[in-house]
Amino acid sequence: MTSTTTSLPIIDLSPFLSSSSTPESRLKTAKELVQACHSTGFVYITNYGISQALLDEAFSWSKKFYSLSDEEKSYAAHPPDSKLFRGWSKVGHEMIPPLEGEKKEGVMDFTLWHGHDSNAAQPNIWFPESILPGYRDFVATFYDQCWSTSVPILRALSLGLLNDEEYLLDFHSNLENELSFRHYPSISESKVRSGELDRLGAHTDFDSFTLLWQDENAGLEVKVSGEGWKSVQAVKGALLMNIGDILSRWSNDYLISTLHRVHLPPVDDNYMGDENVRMTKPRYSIPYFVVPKSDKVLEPLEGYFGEGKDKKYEPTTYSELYHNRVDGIFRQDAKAR
Ligand SMILES: O=C(O)CCC(=O)C(=O)O
Ligand SMILES: [Fe+2]
Repeated sequence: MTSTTTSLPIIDLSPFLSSSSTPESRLKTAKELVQACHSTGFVYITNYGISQALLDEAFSWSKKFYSLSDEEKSYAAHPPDSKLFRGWSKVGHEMIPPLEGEKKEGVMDFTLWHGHDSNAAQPNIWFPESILPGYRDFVATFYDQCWSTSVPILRALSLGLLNDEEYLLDFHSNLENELSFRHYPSISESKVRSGELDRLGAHTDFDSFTLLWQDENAGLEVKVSGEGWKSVQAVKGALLMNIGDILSRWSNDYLISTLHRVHLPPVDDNYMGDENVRMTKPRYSIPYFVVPKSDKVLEPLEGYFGEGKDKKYEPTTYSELYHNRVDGIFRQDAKAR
């Protein structure tokens, strides 16, 4: 059954980008953002400081990369024995570990991962400059821009949660976040409907929060409590932001890390081919995952436990949590479709 579309809260971030904003307007935005992250975990953000022209350029570089031959793309191939999110994963190389009740075989997903070039612990994998001159420079610029957008979001979350704009910011930096260019190739509608294949299996993100841009070929769905899977489409001028497991855990489950997947689009225009053998149109998306500094100790935030609320989680670090989580994502036995 095709899911219906859901409407998500829209937060105007401009008070956090303008130097002339008042403390009242910042607090109001911060409270609205935190409330949205508490109730739905997914929210649209407008006026966040990235131009449409830069986004168009990002999608255009992604399309240029995926138009290369497999041989050319392979220069940046994710090494089969690596657990780092770097390089290009061909179809079937990455799989979301099965979730109870949500398992789908044969997840289809092309991904190209990048981090910060100065992150020596997680080195980038670049193809030769001659293959796509200018690509590497663009990615560095765009990666920095994503961080520039994450800073006001961190400030807003921190102010809304703790009445302190700096607190969460101190736990994050530009060094360990991850940017990904994703390409979901055309796939048979009936095979997805029957459960034989899916595009990106149901999961929660494992970061503090994610920024996500998607093209017009819908497919993203979120699981809305009590309602089931609902489609979430791109809104021009807005980025989609969602809370990941880390901020959820950190806030003692006050903010929610919502289950989501990439499945079938609800819109006829997003398909091609004959009625009986309809195929989805190829889809592109760009997530940027904001993670805490790997060695900082994360303790449930003050005010979110006590007075009748249990402290549900022990102090830990992102690197400890991360190691358990990545097992099973990269497959050595990737099968082509
Ligand atoms: O491609 C999308 O729209 C969603 C991607 C996603 O959920 C992820 O990479 O974690
Ligand atoms: Fe995700």
